[in-house]
Amino acid sequence: MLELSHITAGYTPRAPVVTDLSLSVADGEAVGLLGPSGCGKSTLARVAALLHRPYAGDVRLAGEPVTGFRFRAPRAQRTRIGVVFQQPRLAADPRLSLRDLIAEPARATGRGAELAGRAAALADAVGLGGELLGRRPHEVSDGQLQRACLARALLLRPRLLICDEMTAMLDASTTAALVAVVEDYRREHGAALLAVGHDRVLLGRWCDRVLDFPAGR
Ligand SMILES: Nc1ncnc2c1ncn2[C@@H]1O[C@H](COP(=O)(O)OP(=O)(O)OP(=O)(O)O)[C@@H](O)[C@H]1O
Repeated sequence: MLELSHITAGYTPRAPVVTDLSLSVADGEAVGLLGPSGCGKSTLARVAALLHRPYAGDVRLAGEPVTGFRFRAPRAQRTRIGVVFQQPRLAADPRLSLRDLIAEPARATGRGAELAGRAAALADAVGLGGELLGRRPHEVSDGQLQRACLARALLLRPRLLICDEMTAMLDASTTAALVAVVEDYRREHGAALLAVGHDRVLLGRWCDRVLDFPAGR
């Protein structure tokens, strides 16, 4: 589903934070990527999500080479990937209600009406309902906002879900609830998962295999 080959990436070409790293996730497989803070996990996750252009290396999705990143990423490839970040407040438009936030990818692709029922079902699946859905990000907790971000990531039924420290800011019960939603989604749709984090126990429970981010590479 995802093949990263010899990726070198970062924020200045003279000192990349990821060097010559290769990793693959098979269709339907769950892979954990473990490493200490600052080692480059998020940078690699952003490359895999087509949000950050690497300096070198190739990315393939379902066997197809990725030809562009960020706004140049082909829509057909971008919509195959759902992403949830560590900090929901940086990933959520503060002007949108949670209801509109969840439906955002559908409206962006002109499928708002068609997917309204699916958006409502996902809101329910992540435990959001009633009056909460009318609130905006600053009126809800981090956990409630992250629930909405997960529902949004699943709306277009991605074949690959990338969770970058999705539960790092959350308490144990919200963590368990969101992990269960991802597991149910994967069971139902056979989607692959790349989960980035620093909690070996959680990743071990969640993933088919866990890779240690190679130090210095
Ligand atoms: N936008 C940026 N501009 C410059 N440097 C950055 C930027 N984002 C991250 N970095 C640096 O790149 C390195 C890797 O950061 P990254 O966020 O990928 O690490 P991480 O392993 O995900 O860390 P954490 O677990 O703390 O989220 C760090 O040294 C960080 O300071």
